[in-house]
Amino acid sequence: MSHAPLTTNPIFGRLTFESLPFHEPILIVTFIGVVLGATAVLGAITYFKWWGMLWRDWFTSIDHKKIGIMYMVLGLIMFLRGFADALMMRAQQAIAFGDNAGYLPPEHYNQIFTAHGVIMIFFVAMPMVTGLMNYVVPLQIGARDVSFPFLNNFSFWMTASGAVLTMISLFIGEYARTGWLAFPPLSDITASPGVGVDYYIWGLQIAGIGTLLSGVNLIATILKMRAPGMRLMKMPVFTWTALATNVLIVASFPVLTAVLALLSLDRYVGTQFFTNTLGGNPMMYVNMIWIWGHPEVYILILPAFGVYSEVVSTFSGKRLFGYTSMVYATIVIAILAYLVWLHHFFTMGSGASVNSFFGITTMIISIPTGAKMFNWLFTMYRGRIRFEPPMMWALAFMLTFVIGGMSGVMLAVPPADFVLHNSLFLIAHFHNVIIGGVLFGMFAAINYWWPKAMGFTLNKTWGMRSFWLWVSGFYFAFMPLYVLGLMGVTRRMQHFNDPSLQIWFVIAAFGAVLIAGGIACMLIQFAVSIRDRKDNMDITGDPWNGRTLEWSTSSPPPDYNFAFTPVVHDSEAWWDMKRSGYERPREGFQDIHMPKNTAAGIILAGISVAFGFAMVWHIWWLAALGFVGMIVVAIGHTFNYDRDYHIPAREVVETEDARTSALAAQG
Ligand code: HEA
Ligand code: HEM
Ligand SMILES: [Cu+2]
Repeated sequence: MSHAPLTTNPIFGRLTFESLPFHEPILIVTFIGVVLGATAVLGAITYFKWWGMLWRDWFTSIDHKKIGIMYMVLGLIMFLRGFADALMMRAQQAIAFGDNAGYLPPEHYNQIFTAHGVIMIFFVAMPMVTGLMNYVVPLQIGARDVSFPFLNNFSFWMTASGAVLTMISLFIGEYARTGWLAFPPLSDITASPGVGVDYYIWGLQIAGIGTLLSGVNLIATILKMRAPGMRLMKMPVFTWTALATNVLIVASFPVLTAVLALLSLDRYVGTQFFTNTLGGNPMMYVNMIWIWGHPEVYILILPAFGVYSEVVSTFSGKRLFGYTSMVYATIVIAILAYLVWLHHFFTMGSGASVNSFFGITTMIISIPTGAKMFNWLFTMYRGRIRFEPPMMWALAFMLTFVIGGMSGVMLAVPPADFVLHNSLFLIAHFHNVIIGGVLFGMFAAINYWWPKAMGFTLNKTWGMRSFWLWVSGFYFAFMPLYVLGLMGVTRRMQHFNDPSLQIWFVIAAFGAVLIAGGIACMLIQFAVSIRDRKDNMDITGDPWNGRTLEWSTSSPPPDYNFAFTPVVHDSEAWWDMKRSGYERPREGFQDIHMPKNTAAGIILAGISVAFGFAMVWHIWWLAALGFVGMIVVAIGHTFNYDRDYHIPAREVVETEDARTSALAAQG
């Protein structure tokens, strides 16, 4: 891990024995841990003979439900990695005062915060949000799958490939030390000659293809596959937020792709897009990355808002207050997401009028967001509230997010931002909205839709333990950062001189330990619920007395989701059906036309990992081979005409009859 330019050879490019971290004890221990863990998992899969099942039923599956679950699993696994990074940072900052240099040298520490930020945003929050939309949207709109099922599988594997490439950087070479947005000139080839920034670029480019294609897919699905009668203004609110988010994805990810492509040209072929010396301009990078980066944070929060809307109305036993205003607030937030990006660099000298424009547009976002808050409150007002785990997460969100949103509004005031920019106040702001908004939303969603996906409910006791540890841990971990930020402490520090600050960092570290406890309880919650699944089966398919269509089918839903396409009359279609005495059809079933699994997606993604790795290390022959390989496989796949099959009516009858008798046995 030296700063000298790497030498290259024709076969291995820049890759040498030196690239392996033999001199880094922390990495060696981690490596041994990962190898042992992986051996245990792979051994267990082999022992139980699960490989065939995993390959046939999961990896090659084009079923949106399975793909959605795989995204969630990817997000949860990567969360453990991202959180391990967070613990390391919290430990370092709690001890590195005065003479104590801590245990992480600066070049290592810088990689950790960069990897933490990138992993949490791209490989935790994005997969979870995408996975959730994948799982829920087709069921909510009464569809059998997404518009392009194969593309969906391909998108997932591309996202996973990006994560794999990023994980490889932990053990072969290094990761970027630039911060999660890799601004030049720090990320250009002179300041960062190593492979770290290249891992960053190719990990994000590969994952970005997946995200973009999945955005196209979900937009097409929502626009074209809705059940008859479901006009746009009768769509469930979660589906609305999913639509807005995917429009944001399709409109912003190409900008990320472009800016990273330009950075690659600067690094690989010596163009000067982002250098001052040779006619380029680093501010172009800063503008472009935030034109993607700001909408990105609303890409994450909007579906979480959708989750809260579903959860609050279900657990209050009431129709969502202000459906129409909820929809318009979503649309307005999505539009405003494009008019505020400059608030991330008020301090870069655009002048007072430009700063005022962007400051004011930013503050205006509080209005639709506040409208949503009040709608949720009015939904709860005089409701019969059930304090189940999903609702608890929603309540914690409402309290926490208001604080994070308010600190955002403070940052939106340019003169205040001149003081607070790049301070720990900013770090506190965004963890406050991301954890209190996005993560709590995902946890509400997992507790809410788990019974639908798995066929049994989650254990409540462990869920509540996890909840209380997480929420209190969050406040301990991040409230001190507001204080430190107001005292002027900046972000990305590896060491401090002023001993009076230490106590706040110790409190923050304590908070992270509480969060670790919350995570542990959540994992135990999953394990205990799986162990006791026979006792908490969800036979009805509607364990919460739900309101939208996904609760009308069985848990888990059959491959075809709905034996008959439902007909919709209300934005709460299932509630409406229950109220008007709906009877499940028992006969008249027909063959159902379904898409067929294919391995093309995982093969393409596997090759893309090799391609990305080769580009990082300048192994040109492998890069060329990988590139040609991807094109050959993609074209080859177009000759695969064996893409669909029919579930015979007889099988549908069997499945539906089984459900009828299960329901009868229960009721
Ligand atoms: C999910 C993620 C998320 C969300 C939802 C938000 C939401 C908001 N953000 Fe935040 N933000 C980030 C993630 C997010 N942000 C990240 C990751 C960064 C930094 C990245 C980096 O530099 O590394 C950042 C940085 C950031 C900055 C740049 C600061 C700087 O670099 O110096 C600013 C400045 O304006 C800002 C403002 C806001 C505002 C005004 C909102 C608003 O949307 C909040 C609106 C909500 C409310 C206000 C609360 C509810 C409303 C009411 C109860 C109604 C009444 C309220 C009023 C009338 C005020 N954010
Ligand atoms: C779960 C508990 C978490 C803890 C304890 C934690 C802790 C931290 C710490 C200590 C930093 C470095 C702050 C500094 O610059 O001094 C950081 C940065 C960051 N975190 Fe987290 N974090 C957590 C969760 C998350 C989540 C869920 C996300 C996003 C989904 C996230 C996104 C980021 C980003 C983008 C950065 C900035 C990285 C950079 O400076 O380049 N974090 N976090
Ligand atoms: Cu922003």
